[in-house]
Amino acid sequence: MPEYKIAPSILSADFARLGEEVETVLSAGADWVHFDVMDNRYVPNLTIGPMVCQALREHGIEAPIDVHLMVEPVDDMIRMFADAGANYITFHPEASRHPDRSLQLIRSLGCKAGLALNPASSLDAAKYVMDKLDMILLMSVNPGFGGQKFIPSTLAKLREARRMIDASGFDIRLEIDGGVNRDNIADIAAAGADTFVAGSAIFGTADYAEAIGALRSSLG
Ligand SMILES: O=C(CO)[C@H](O)[C@H](O)COP(=O)(O)O
Repeated sequence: MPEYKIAPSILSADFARLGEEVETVLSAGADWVHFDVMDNRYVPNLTIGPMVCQALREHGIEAPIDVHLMVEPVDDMIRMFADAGANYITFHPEASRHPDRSLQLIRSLGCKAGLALNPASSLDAAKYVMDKLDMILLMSVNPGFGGQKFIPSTLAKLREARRMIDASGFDIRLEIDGGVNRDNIADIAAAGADTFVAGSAIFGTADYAEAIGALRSSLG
């Protein structure tokens, strides 16, 4: 069985109490913190930046921080998030003029490198950089907002991505982001995902431990 990771998206957390929210969700059994960065340019929304990532570290958060950059351009933000304590840094290839170079930059700063692909984007963007990837993130909603519905065609894309990863022989995580919940996570895992971002399915409930437990038990 793959080593599954559950990464709650703090996009759906209460930003007025962010440190406490992150502590609570980690004590409730989360593996990673998924950190959504939006710039009102690449996506039509604006969220949080490297200072907030650093503040979480200074607050004592030690869990892996999985930064999803929905910004363009990406290289300055990559440097700032590496300094701020990110572990994974993932960006959208069309937001970088030189995605191969941006992936190398992430690793050169000691972080794990990820490529994020929108629902309508082809897996081809990952094909020639598999050796520089630690993660492929498939968006199963259009980026910009939490609480959207999972796009079903992502299941076929996950299966294709899983075949690509296995054929490559590289150690690459396959992350799914958008509309993941206790009812669809088993199908998503069967299609090949091993890393699950969930925002509203966790932070939208009163009991994070129950919500994470339900996701994990659906994984079998
Ligand atoms: O990247 C995102 C949106 O761009 C969020 O991570 C994603 O939508 C998770 O939220 P939810 O689980 O509520 O769909």
